[in-house]
Parts: sequence; C-alpha cells; structure tokens
Amino acid sequence: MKKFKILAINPGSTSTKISVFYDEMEVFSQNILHDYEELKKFESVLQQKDLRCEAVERCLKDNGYDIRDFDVVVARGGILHPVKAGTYDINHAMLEDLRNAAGGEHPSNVAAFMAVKIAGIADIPAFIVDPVSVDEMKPVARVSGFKGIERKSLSHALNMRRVAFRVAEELKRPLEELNFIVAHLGGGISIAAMEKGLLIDVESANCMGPFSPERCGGLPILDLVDLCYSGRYSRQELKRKLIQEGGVYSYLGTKDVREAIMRAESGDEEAALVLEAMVYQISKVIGEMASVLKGRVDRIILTGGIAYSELICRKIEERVGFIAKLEIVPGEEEMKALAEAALRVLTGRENIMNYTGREGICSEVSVKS
Ligand SMILES: Nc1ncnc2c1ncn2[C@@H]1O[C@H](COP(=O)(O)OP(=O)(O)O)[C@@H](O)[C@H]1O
Ligand SMILES: CCCC(=O)OP(=O)(O)O
Repeated sequence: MKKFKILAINPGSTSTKISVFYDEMEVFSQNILHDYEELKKFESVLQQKDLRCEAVERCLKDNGYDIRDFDVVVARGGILHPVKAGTYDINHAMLEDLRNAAGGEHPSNVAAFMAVKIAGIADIPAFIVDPVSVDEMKPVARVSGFKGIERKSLSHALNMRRVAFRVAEELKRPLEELNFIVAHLGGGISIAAMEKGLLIDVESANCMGPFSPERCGGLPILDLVDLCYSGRYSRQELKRKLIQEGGVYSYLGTKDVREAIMRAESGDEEAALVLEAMVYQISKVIGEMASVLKGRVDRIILTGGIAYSELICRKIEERVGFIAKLEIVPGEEEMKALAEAALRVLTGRENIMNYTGREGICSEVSVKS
C-alpha cells in the first residue's frame, strides 16, 4: 500500500522545526536554529520567508531528502480571520490576509508562504492545520464590555486539539461526549474551555489571560493607556515589550522557567513570587473556564513545556484539583498533529477546508487525493 511522504513545517520566533513523516511515522526531525541577528534585520516575519526556506531546503538536502519525492507540505497556520478548526488548502485569500497581518504578527504567519514555496518546487499540495485563530467561541464569550472591542480566540489550537483527542482515547470515550479545560503552558500560554470537542472560550497571554514566560497577559487597562501615551515607546516597540518581553521575562530577565525555579529554590524571593503569581493566574483562568462549562469538567489537561515541571503542575493542582482530575501531557505534539491532519485529508477521511477570509464562512470542499 502507498505510504504518503509528508513534510511538516513549524516556524517559531527564532527557529523553524521540520519533520518528515511516512504516513504517521516520523522518520526525521530537526529544529533549524536561525541567527537572531539575521532575523532582526527583517521588518516583518513574512520577509524572513526566503531565509527560512533556504535553510529548510538545505537541511532536507543535507539529510538525503528530495522535495520532489514528497506528497504534501503541511504547516502551522497563523493569525487569520477567525476560522473553524480543520485543515485548510492554502489559497490566495489566506495569503493576502497573512500578508496584511490581518489578525496581527506571529511567527506562524510565514508558515503558509513557506509551505507554498517549497510545495511549488514539486508541484504538490500545501495545507495549514488548526491555525492560531481557530475560533469556536459562543457569541456571549465575544462581548468584552466595551463596544467596538471584541474578545478574540487566539490559542495553541493545534496542540490543544491533539492532546484532547489523545486524552479522550485514553478515557475510551468520544471527544464529543467530554468537557475539558486545556491549558497550554509554553513561552506563550493559552487556556480553553473545550465543550464536546469545541474550543468555546479561550484566554491567552496575548490578550486578557494569565501572564506567561514572555507575554504580559491582561493588564490594568488605565495604566496601560497611560503607558501608551507616555511617549516612552512607539506602537511597535510597546507591542514587542508586552508580547516578547513581558511576563516572567519582564521581572526576572529570563524566559526560562527552569532557571526561574532554580533561582527561587536558591532563595531568590522575587523569582519565587513571580512563579507563584504565574501559577495563581493560570489557576484563576482554569477556574473561570470551569464556570464556562458550568462545572461539568471531565478533565483539566496541562500541556506545553512548563508542564514538564512537577513542581508547577503540583502547585496548579493544589488550586484547581477540586474542579476535576488533572492529566499532564508535557511538551507539544504539533508536528505529529500536522502530519496526521494532512494524512486524514490525503486518505479521504476528512475534507479539506476552504478559507474565505473576513466574512468567516469557511466551507468544506471535496477531498483531495
Ligand atoms: N522541565 C521543565 N520545567 C519547567 N519549565 C520548563 C521545563 N522544560 C521547559 N520548560 C519551560 O517551557 C517554556 C517553553 O515552552 P515550550 O512549549 O517548549 O515552548 P514554546 O512555547 O516556545 O513552543 C520555557 O519557559 C521553558 O523554560
Ligand atoms: C496564543 C496564540 C498562540 C501562540 O502565541 O503561539 P506561540 O506560543 O507558539 O507563539
């Protein structure tokens, strides 16, 4: 039987992860580190496309792979207009929205461009899966409290959905019967109420959620307004400060939670307080999500790099363990999630979605073979 050869691409702020799969089996993976000084020369993440593509092509060649032997290129999806979860064909409307950074800047915005460029060499399809802007929120969750500003769904949907499927499998129950609170705890943090497989409400450190190793989360709004008009920062500088140099980094000068834990354990009181505050805020949002699900929570799932820390997981459990049992799924499985999604489409088990942009009507189209 034919095995599909899949190239998965996942750009981060300073690296591009690639993996090669034969069907579900990962046979090669590499985290290609880019020179930060080189990346900084570009004004936007999209301008990094050629540099990153060349590095990917070089890496494939050096490891004996020819892109012409692949069946598909699949990439993490960026901040598009709100979309349903699923696998999307990369089309003109999508590239236009990413080009205009319609939903904001994010390293994953360059992924679709890279996928199209690399897939173009072999004339094979290029997909994205469960982009950062997956939006399954109910209308009530969108109302912010100030007309003209809406709450947004920005999350680690790709990893969250995969770990939720895995936990449902372990519980031997269909995801459509289960309610989960999923907390992705990485450099960025997002926490979602997942009702019967849908991410019906989301908080993230990019918006109003808990602070994370590098992002500020929700801030006292009037103080933030004063900071915006203080003349200390340009609009771009302030956004970078809040999203890339906020959170733990803004207090301790490190984004590495392992280092913060070591400092706390060797008597650094500020490190101890900041870590405690991060746990406190994460737990508070998990509590909020329990109320979104009206208390009917089958499991609280902790995932992402920070979930490797038994200490942090235990501290969160002390605060939220009364809501539901915790499942710890440390790290992330984004590359596997990408490959499996592409395979479901290639084998006809799932329809590919068609991105239509602002109007938010993303229809399913015929299965590609
Ligand atoms: N064993 C660990 N204990 C505590 N924190 C960890 C551990 N391993 C990784 N982390 C933290 O996880 C964060 C990165 O999360 P990760 O999901 O790997 O990254 P990203 O969000 O960049 O994809 C960093 O703050 C890192 O210090
Ligand atoms: C909260 C949106 C998803 C996100 O920011 O992803 P990263 O943490 O990978 O930047």
